[in-house]
Amino acid sequence: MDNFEFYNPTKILFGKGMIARLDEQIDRQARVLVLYGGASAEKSGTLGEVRKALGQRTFCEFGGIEANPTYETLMKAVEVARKEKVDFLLAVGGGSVMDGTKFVAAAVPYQGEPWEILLKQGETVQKALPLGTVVTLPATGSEMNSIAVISRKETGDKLAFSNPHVFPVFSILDPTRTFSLPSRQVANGVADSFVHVMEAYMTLPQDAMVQDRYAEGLLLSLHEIAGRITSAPADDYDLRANLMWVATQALNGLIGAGVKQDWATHAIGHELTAKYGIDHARTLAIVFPAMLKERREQKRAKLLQYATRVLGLTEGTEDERIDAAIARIEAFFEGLEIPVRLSAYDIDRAGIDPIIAQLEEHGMTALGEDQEITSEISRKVLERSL
Ligand SMILES: NC(=O)c1ccc[n+]([C@@H]2O[C@H](COP(=O)([O-])OP(=O)(O)OC[C@H]3O[C@@H](n4cnc5c(N)ncnc54)[C@H](O)[C@@H]3O)[C@@H](O)[C@H]2O)c1
Repeated sequence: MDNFEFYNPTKILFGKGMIARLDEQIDRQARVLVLYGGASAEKSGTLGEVRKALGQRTFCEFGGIEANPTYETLMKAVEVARKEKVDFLLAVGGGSVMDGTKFVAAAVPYQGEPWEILLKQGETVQKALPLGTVVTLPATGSEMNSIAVISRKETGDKLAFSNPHVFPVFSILDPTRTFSLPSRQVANGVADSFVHVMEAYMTLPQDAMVQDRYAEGLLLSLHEIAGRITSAPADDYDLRANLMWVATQALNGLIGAGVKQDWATHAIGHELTAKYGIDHARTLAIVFPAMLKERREQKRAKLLQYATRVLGLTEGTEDERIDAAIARIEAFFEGLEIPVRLSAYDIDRAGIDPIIAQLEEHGMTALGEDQEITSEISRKVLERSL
């Protein structure tokens, strides 16, 4: 196991009715900016519940943060936060609103042009406004990590940054607030969480027993959830609660501590979203199985471990078990009605070139657990997913 430092200061308030506890989490004197996305937060009643819980506090609102939040929109929120002299940010939404809020938190006190935060991957952030979240979509784990992914319309970039100053102070996870999600977003959440676990796990054996068993527990849970969620009623509280808690644990830093990780699927997926507008989770379903096919020798031992411990595959030769494991992963996505091929989005071989060009422009040419995934290998991965 590698040396590691683990730090996660986010307090979690989990369960039905927990939004009412907002009042105790934010200083009574704080000037709060509530950030949200589209109409869903209003329609579902979540915003109303938040406003009520904020009580007599001074707060203002900024709505309209889009899916794949853009720098252009978020800079307007930065202006509002500066003008209103707010000292606390409250995100109400999914990963896009939470990520956007993290960017605003870092950008408000930033000396210089805030896009630099993304270009330097968060290294130049010295401070940030404190923030909390009320989660409406279980998927990204943004509620309990220090990562944000921001797009820029003008340039077609989609870049990530990370900095400990943007960990949420608290996150409220009320599974009933996910009942209004369209089934497509629920499926996306399952797929995104699955790949988050996989990118920490599906590398090479490192004798990290706790990380491996913990990841396998999350994967087993996700397989079970995926098998039930498409036919379950939207208000199946326990199922939604399980999904919500898995999604948070999938990317809160624990399973990735002390082990080599492989975020190549995310790096390529971000470029697919930036170029073709495909939902984040759906890009992962295209890239991840193809990545396993291309890197099966490097990932051989872990593929076999997953096949045995998670899927219970014990029959056949090693290669047959690996083939079966990859086929089961494709079936996992397809069972969620998420395609695993670029052709489902009418993207052919010619559509791969701009993705490779973007990866090169963003310096994403040494990806994977051993930094061996060059842009040539990324091209082969995408060709396998045609
Ligand atoms: N910070 C991280 O660690 C991290 C990890 C993975 C992905 N991301 C990023 O997060 C973004 C995706 O976030 P996401 O998958 O949570 O989706 P999202 O936040 O983009 O939301 C998707 C859609 O669902 C709607 N929605 C949200 N909650 C709803 C509800 N309860 N009822 C009805 N509609 C609702 C939103 O309005 C939006 O239209 C991408 O930009 C991705 O790159 C961040």
